[in-house]
Amino acid sequence: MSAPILRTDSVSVVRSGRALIADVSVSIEPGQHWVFLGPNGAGKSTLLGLLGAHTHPTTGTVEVLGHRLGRVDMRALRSSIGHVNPRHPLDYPLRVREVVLTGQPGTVDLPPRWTPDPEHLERAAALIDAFGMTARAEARWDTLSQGERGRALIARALMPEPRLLLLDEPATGLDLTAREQLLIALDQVRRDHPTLASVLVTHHIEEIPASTTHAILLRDGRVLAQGAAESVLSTDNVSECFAHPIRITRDGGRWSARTAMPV
Ligand SMILES: Nc1ncnc2c1ncn2[C@@H]1O[C@H](COP(=O)(O)OP(=O)(O)OP(=O)(O)O)[C@@H](O)[C@H]1O
Repeated sequence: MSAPILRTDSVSVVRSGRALIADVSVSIEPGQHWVFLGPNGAGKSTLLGLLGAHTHPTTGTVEVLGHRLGRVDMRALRSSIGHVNPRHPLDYPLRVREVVLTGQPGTVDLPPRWTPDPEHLERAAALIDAFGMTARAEARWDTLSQGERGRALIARALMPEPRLLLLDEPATGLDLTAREQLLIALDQVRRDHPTLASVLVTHHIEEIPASTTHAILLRDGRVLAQGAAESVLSTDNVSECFAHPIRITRDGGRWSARTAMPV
């Protein structure tokens, strides 16, 4: 079996005397696509912050791409991870092509003395095309719709050919069409990069891509269930996780949730 892309062992993050996540152990292999699902405040973003080498655990160990956090330059490690943050903090209006190119140096703006190689330009153009953005490649960031931004940010994250892609609520604020286009694009990325591993955080079951292989349900910082998505995302587990009677159905690979009405 190949080495895991990510591994946590009994990891906890404590802030102001409170455990934001407690005793989380997970191992993520190449080709696996995980969803972290749970209600507001469950600890999903805190866990993603550890996996993205943004924070250190209070107790337990985290290994990202074979490196133990605490023994490695976190900045260097972060440059090998594709991180999609829908609240991308872009200060001035770069064009789509430029935003995608910033994925190579891993910066928000284009670095002053950085010139992309021809292969970077070619790769950016191919990714822009793969996400259906060629007609908008020269459009300024502030003129893009939320959906266009979402797709451009995934293209940006894929620029350095990462082995790991982290997506923090990528469908937030998208209308139905934009959400569906984003999920289809994600399924395609996963097909095109069979050894890529990914983690997507959401609190909406309808935002889970069909290509998801594994799931963790989090509540109050603890793992309620983890493993193959098919069995973890069950009516009983999700109802317990959200403390509400929910019926889960799966159709065409996608999941949906509605309140379970008493019969
Ligand atoms: N630095 C901090 N100090 C204290 N509490 C914090 C800190 N950061 C986050 N929290 C709290 O930790 C809990 C978990 O937060 P986290 O953002 O990980 O949850 P989440 O599952 O991603 O929630 P959401 O779905 O609302 O984004 C929340 O109650 C949050 O208020």
